[in-house]
Amino acid sequence: MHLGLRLSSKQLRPGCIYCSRRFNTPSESRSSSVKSDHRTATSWRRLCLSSQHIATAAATTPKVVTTMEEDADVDTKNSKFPFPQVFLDWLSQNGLDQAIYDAANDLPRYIRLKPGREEEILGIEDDLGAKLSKLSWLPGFYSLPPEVQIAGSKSYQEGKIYGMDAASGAAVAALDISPGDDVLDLCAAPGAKLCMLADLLKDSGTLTATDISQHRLAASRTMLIKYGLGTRCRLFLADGTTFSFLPLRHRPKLVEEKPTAGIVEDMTKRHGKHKDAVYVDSLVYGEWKGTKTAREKKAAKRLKYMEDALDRVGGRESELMFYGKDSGIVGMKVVDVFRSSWSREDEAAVNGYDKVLVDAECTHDGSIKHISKYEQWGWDTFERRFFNADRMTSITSLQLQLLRNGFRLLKVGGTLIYSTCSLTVAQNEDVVRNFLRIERDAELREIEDAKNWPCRIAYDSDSCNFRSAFPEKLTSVEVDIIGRRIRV
Ligand SMILES: C[S@@+](CC[C@H](N)C(=O)[O-])C[C@H]1O[C@@H](n2cnc3c(N)ncnc32)[C@H](O)[C@@H]1O
Repeated sequence: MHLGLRLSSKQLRPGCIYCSRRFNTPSESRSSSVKSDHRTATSWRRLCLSSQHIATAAATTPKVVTTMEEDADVDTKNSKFPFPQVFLDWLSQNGLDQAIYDAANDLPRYIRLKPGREEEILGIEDDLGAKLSKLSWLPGFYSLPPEVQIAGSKSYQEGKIYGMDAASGAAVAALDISPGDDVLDLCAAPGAKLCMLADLLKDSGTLTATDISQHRLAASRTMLIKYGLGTRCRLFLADGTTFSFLPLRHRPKLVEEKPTAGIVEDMTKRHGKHKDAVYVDSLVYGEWKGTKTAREKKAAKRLKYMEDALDRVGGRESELMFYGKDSGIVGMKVVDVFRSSWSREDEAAVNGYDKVLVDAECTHDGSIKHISKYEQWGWDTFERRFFNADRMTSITSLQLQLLRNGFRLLKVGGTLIYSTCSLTVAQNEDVVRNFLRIERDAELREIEDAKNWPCRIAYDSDSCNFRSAFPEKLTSVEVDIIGRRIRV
């Protein structure tokens, strides 16, 4: 049955996470009949949000317009995987069907072709031993049969293809990158989306990325180098909830060439007199080099000391792990680079990023193939990693903080996409709802490109979900939820 709905935001009641159905009471939303309706939804849901100044937000609050097919009831089935009970309980509490993971081995693989390699498709097919099927709705992406191994192939090793899921690609496509954009990727590692962003920007704009995990961010750096990207990129080992560096080219003009006595004094006061403190006003970034001579290592150590010290003065922990030759860093004094983080809050509205991607840390329950791999790695390991009690209790608040900080760094007129690879309402719709309640100048916006995506979309005033119409084609290693917001 097709369902056409048009609701104003005032009429909204809690809604089903998979379809446009609205519930009369919270208990109805938890009822087993509702859950079983959607048991096989290996779906892909995306949140779309945008922001506007509050004055225009009132006039443009989106109405719900959905056209959806209702799902047939599906019998409940146990998964073929011997999941830990704690995971089964958690799935059930979140209205998710354990059987969705059974499809893991049947799901297609996806690759993204390095732009400019289109002529080499036949050779790549030969190398992979499989035919590539072009995705009509996502430029540069191809699907492959599930059994094809990508990582060991020559095409992958030579940087002609990326192993990247279509859902991840859609999250980036939704950002609608334009040449010259200043882009921030707030949870960037290991860097699949980062590379796509760099490919889309080509030789224009700037790309800034952060992640809190050093080894994962190092993997992103390796990827950028492998694929010959990153000349305009800066990678910061940083906490995305507090990161505050604006794009470099919009850095406010420095009034002083040298650090103020106050900064040096503050450093020595906090960290004791350090023999390298004198370098604070003389250290300048040269070209970034992966390997260093002993002399360069010594200089790098001093540089690291300075960065740490300067950053602590600014009250934030972050480290510059990589910068490209056209990122604006080369030739800058350390102190000046780090001073750019001490801008006034309202500067971001004018000099912030055009596009922000918040691909937030999550429970990864939507990474169907990934979860199935614990069959080899061990379900004990899965339980330990997945159900770390601290992580489970703090994840949604971390997501909200990441989203809020991403928004803080977005300029007026910019766009933000929020995505996760979780299927739960708590980590997606609820995070966005909470965010919209706090950020009064934020508003959901439709993702134009998504009209052509093979999924069904429900927009309402405080969230939107995307559901794959063709799960067998789309169900993916990663299930993303996207938020877009625009300040105008
Ligand atoms: C879903 S993964 C990102 C995947 C990545 N966007 C890609 O396409 O390859 C989430 C990332 O968030 C990072 N993370 C977790 N907490 C963070 C924080 N407070 N600040 C920044 N990054 C964080 C994790 O280290 C992890 O790499």
